[in-house]
Amino acid sequence: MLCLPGFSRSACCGRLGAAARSLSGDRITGFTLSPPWWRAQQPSCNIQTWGRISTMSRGLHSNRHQQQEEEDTGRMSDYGDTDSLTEHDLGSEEEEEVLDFTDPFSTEVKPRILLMGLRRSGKSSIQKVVFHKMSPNETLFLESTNKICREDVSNSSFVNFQIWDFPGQIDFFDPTFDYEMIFRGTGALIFVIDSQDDYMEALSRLHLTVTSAYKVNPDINFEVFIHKVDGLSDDHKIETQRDIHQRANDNLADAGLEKIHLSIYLTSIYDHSIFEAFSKVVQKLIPQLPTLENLLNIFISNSGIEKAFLFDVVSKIYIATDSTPVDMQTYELCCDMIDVVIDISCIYGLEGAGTPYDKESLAIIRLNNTTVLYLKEVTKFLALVCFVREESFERKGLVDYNFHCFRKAIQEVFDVRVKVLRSRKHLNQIRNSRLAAINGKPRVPA
Ligand SMILES: Nc1nc2c(ncn2[C@@H]2O[C@H](COP(=O)(O)OP(=O)(O)OP(=O)(O)O)[C@@H](O)[C@H]2O)c(=O)[nH]1
Repeated sequence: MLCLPGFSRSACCGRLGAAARSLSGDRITGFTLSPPWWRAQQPSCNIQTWGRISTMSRGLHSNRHQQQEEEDTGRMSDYGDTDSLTEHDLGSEEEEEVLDFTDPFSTEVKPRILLMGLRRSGKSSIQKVVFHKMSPNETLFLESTNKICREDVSNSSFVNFQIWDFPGQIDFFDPTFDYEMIFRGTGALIFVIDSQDDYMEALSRLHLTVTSAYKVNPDINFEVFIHKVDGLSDDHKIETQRDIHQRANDNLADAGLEKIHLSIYLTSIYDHSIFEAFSKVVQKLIPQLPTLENLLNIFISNSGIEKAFLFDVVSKIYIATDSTPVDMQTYELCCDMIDVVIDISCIYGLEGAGTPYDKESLAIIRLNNTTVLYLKEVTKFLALVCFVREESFERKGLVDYNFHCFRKAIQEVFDVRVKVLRSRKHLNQIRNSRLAAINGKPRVPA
């Protein structure tokens, strides 16, 4: 076991130990971080500091947002990730201010995810917990949303969308609510149902929402979160899921809309289920997903790796994984590893204006069941987290070399996306200037 300087073994293991135990009773036997993180200071770290750590971790999130803002305005230097360059060059932020909902080009730049459902079903809590690192208990004090709240999530070129949180009492028949305009540019509609409440009203609202949206935009992905399942027993969870699925599909079949597909997830903000569900929703909006999965498959099969995830570090959404099945405990362990890495980096690694996650970021955790967890930076906001058998990890040189190739390939995927967006923007400009000429307006110089 390698302990960090001034870092007691028990403190180091406490949280990871809990994480590791969730993986069929495994314990951590070793934990290594790359030197830049822990060479810096010598703070003594005892149990009391953990409270501070999580605050810092949340601080990191806001740092990231600030950093992203800075990037968007082109003030920050860039490391090997075309994000900042891309978004800035493409002027997506400026474009966004004048987003035209009827414009097919603008929606492709930033897909929209709508959060809908009855009052108090948990919509704002989901958004706050996943994207603002709010602790689940703090959501108890959230006030009811009374207007549509829009938020941009731009953590990387792949995780790049808008979330719209709707107030529960929204009325589709209100003439001031232009739902056509809203649904037209939507990639995914998440409908949240409170599983601890009577869900009959929620089901009829789901039906109304889905049918209205489908009429406007048949390409929307309909995602149903059966939420707050932390309050249900395992049997009750399955039964509720079956019942809701059946009733929702029956309602659609009665309306002759059986072709609409509803994806159902059991979620709670008190565990990782909400992150996993959101990961799946976001993945469907990433056009490069098959390429990323393919790259991961090639990477693991050539490196003796059991499982690999490509994570967005800020939100802990995994944007792709290889084709072997995902189990919840593996995913949880990866999330916990990211937390620990960022927390420790915040304490030991920050020098001056440094960020807790950079191109040097690397961590290795050895479990006592001969599994090694390996985390490595891919781009400024993406990390690869792998599960490797100890014997395969003995050939670390090979893993590292293959990782290098994998990272290069990811960069190429980014570059293609940049080119596509650039040409799309160019086409858009030509189209707008033609329209302006037809309407007799003077041309705006490009
Ligand atoms: N037990 C449990 N409670 C939750 C969960 N998610 C949210 N809540 C609670 O549900 C309550 C309502 O959450 P909100 O996020 O404000 O609900 P909302 O859908 O945004 O409500 P409106 O803004 O009125 O539409 C809060 O007290 C949350 O703490 C969950 O997964 N489990």
